[in-house]
Amino acid sequence: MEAFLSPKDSARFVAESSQDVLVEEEGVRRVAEALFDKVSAKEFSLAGWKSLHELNPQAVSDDAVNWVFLADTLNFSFWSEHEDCKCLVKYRGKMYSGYWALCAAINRALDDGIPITSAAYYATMTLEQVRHVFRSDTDVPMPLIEERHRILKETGTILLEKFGGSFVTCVKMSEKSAQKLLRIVVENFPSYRDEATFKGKKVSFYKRAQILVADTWSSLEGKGDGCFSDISSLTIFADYRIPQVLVHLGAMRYSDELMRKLREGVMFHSGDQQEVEIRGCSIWCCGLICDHLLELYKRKGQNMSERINAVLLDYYLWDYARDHREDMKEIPIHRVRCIYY
Ligand SMILES: Nc1nc2c(c(CN[C@H]3C=C[C@H](O)[C@@H]3O)cn2[C@@H]2O[C@H](COP(=O)(O)O)[C@@H](O)[C@H]2O)c(=O)[nH]1
Repeated sequence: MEAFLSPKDSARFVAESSQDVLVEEEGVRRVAEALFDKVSAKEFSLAGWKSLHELNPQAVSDDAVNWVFLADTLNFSFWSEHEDCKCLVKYRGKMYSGYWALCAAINRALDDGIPITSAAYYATMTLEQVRHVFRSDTDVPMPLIEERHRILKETGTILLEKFGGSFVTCVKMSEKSAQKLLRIVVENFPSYRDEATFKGKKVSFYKRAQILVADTWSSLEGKGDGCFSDISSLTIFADYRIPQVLVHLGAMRYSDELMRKLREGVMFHSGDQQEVEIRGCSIWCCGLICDHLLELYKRKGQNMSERINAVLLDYYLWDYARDHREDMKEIPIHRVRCIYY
């Protein structure tokens, strides 16, 4: 059977033949120049994963790795039809939305004594228990709750049967290779197979699998089993926020026809040509931004390959998108209901 192109090769192939999404070389250069002084900031650092995000586990531990595995197994489709009518989770006096609502619900459950990060528990949860753990504090539930229940059962059962119930086993099997861990995840956990066919070729983006490797790296602070020698081989994670911020910053552009559909709130399906173009061009665009950033430092005699990679660029841009919602409201996200991002 023909293998899937890697996310990087998929992105190159999509960007080369994309019709409705364009990577703007001049915009890429401008973004890289604008980020030049940000590289040394905590927002662009591995340490920022903990220091900037109170809901992320702060310890270096097996529990933290299994927390990451649960969070990234459910890390998809938080967008709501109406911005003012969405799932919110209140945790320790603060309201959280989107991805952070998921994390708040996980921590709320743990505080309530529910072992939600244990595969032995989530592999056998009833739908009602899943609804309770991930309940919203508004009357808008978290999207795709039935799918989340199915995926918890599937993923927990596999983790128990093949890996002793802990994602730490997978991390150790990867022998400090990000690509090997990515392969272990995609080969063993079906819900992570974020793949499509584009113009006759099998392409992959592996958004949740790649962010799982990245978050594991961050949670382990890039040390010990998490000292991935090839962490720079990962791409950014093609979700629905990164494309929005790239268009907002002028590094990427949509055709008039695509922009009209996005503004109308047209629902896309995972694997549609325009959806694949948005995701593939986002990955390719960010790869070019990384390359240009590295080049700018190289011209100053500095090798920044340890401080600049797609993971840290992604984290920076995603957090930037979260903090600049209002400025970006003219750029619609692309709407897909799926389990991949
Ligand atoms: N590319 C990229 N996509 C990311 C993340 C994260 C969370 N990662 C955090 C954890 C550690 C890091 O420090 C990050 O702060 C979630 N998502 C995706 O966004 C969407 C949710 O958006 P909203 O509805 O606004 O919450 C949804 O597709 C979700 O899968 C990321 O980092 N990069």
